[in-house]
Amino acid sequence: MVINVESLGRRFGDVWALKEINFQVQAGEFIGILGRNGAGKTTLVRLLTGQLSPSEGSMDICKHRVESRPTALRRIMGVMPDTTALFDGLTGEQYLHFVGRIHGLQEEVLQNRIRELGELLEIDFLQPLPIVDFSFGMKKKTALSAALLHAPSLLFLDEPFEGLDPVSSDTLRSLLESLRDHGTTILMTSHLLGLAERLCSRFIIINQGRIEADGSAESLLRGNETLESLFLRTVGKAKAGALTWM
Ligand SMILES: Nc1ncnc2c1ncn2[C@@H]1O[C@H](COP(=O)(O)OP(=O)(O)OP(=O)(O)O)[C@@H](O)[C@H]1O
Repeated sequence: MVINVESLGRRFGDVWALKEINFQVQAGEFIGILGRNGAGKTTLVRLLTGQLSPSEGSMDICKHRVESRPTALRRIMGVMPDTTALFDGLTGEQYLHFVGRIHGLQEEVLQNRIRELGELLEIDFLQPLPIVDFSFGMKKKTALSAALLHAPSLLFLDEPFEGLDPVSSDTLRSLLESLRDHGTTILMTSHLLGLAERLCSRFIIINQGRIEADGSAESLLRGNETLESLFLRTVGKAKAGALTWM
């Protein structure tokens, strides 16, 4: 077992963003964490990656308690956060270099990986442009590259497709398929249900801070149901989109 989460809860003030979260993840699973805006997906990723501490319950990754932030976990985990809070004053290459050195990568290996990531994602990390002047999609690609540099076996991706153009999005899909096929364990939040359906082996649907559904497509979908109809059935239907003054 790679991840074991028991009775996990996180409160902000009086509001529980997550409550009574229980699940286990086995090596090689590709889990889609789904839910409406504000459901608690990013909070879950931030908890599991040690960016937030829980209000209750426990989280273990590879038998390490996440809150103790062991170095062993930093080595095996790659994290692409939903925000693109990078070091704004650095160029892409300087930032990735910094991240790679933290992971102890040798200079030549690091240079080769930065070049290969740039070629695959079609972004020139070497250009003398500070990250603050990157487009949103460029920042996402930089964050993704930083998450992959040290070849992690466990990946957390928060809305990785958000802001990517259709070509880059398809490249990322293909890259994730390849990582999945090579046994990387992946937890990904996404609102793109078609992509999630294509990529993930299992879905965890969170609604108002609680897990409403957890299982494979085969175990959750009824008959010819799509992931989108399962999602709507689980968390509620859309409203008619009309405004009284227009
Ligand atoms: N630092 C914080 N302080 C107060 N409330 C917070 C904080 N972080 C998250 N929340 C609240 O926790 C709840 C879950 O937020 P979260 O960002 O996890 O949702 P999400 O499922 O990722 O949503 P989205 O799909 O819109 O990104 C929301 O009600 C949010 O307002």
